[in-house]
Amino acid sequence: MTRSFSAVTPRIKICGLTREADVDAAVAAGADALGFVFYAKSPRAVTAARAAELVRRVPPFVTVVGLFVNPAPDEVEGVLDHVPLNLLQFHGDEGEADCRRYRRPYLKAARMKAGVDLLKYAADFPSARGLLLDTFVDGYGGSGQTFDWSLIPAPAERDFSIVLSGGLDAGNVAEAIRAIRPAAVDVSSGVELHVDGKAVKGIKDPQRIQEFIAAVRGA
Ligand SMILES: O=C(O)c1ccccc1NCC(=O)[C@H](O)[C@H](O)COP(=O)(O)O
Repeated sequence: MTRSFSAVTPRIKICGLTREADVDAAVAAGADALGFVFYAKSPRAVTAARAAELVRRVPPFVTVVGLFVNPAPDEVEGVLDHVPLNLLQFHGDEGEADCRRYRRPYLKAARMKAGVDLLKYAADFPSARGLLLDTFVDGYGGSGQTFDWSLIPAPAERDFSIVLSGGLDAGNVAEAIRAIRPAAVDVSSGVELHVDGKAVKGIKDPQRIQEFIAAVRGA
């Protein structure tokens, strides 16, 4: 596990991209990482072929993250055959062996709710580049809901890097950064087009992306 790193200005991952315009908007706004969902039950899911088209627009030094939920090994291998992923993200019930078998850097998602022992969870994934802390929901993720940040150990108590996720947006991310001091933050719903107050999953809003990144940098 990567030693704990609490950034003054955390890195920024924009997740759930499905369109060229949104990839371009996230890159132009200064995102450090782009997430592509390879989980068929998600409205944000893309195929390997589609992801390969989108990833061709990503310049060097922007991390391309592939997200999986309890995948079969041939599913991940099939994506890796076509898409130049820099980092894998496992968001289901995978064990460490399931994650490290591809010999790629990976993040393990910890789905947060009362009673989750993060220090123990991190110890179960010593090969992970970090833990992505997300809200525990039935559909595994992408909920647009926050979780109780007090469940997260203080920086001095952590021996692992945190990507904070779950319901972040331009309105709460600065507070989250000050409270948690994560190495990175991750967002999907909070930078999507909203209609009648609800996120349109998979359709990003360039202005919300810019506002989110500005809020991170101003934290
Ligand atoms: O985004 C999804 O649709 C999704 C579906 C199933 C598992 C994980 C999923 N997303 C994982 C992510 O990394 C999201 O960015 C994260 O859950 C935060 O989403 P949000 O609360 O909408 O910002």
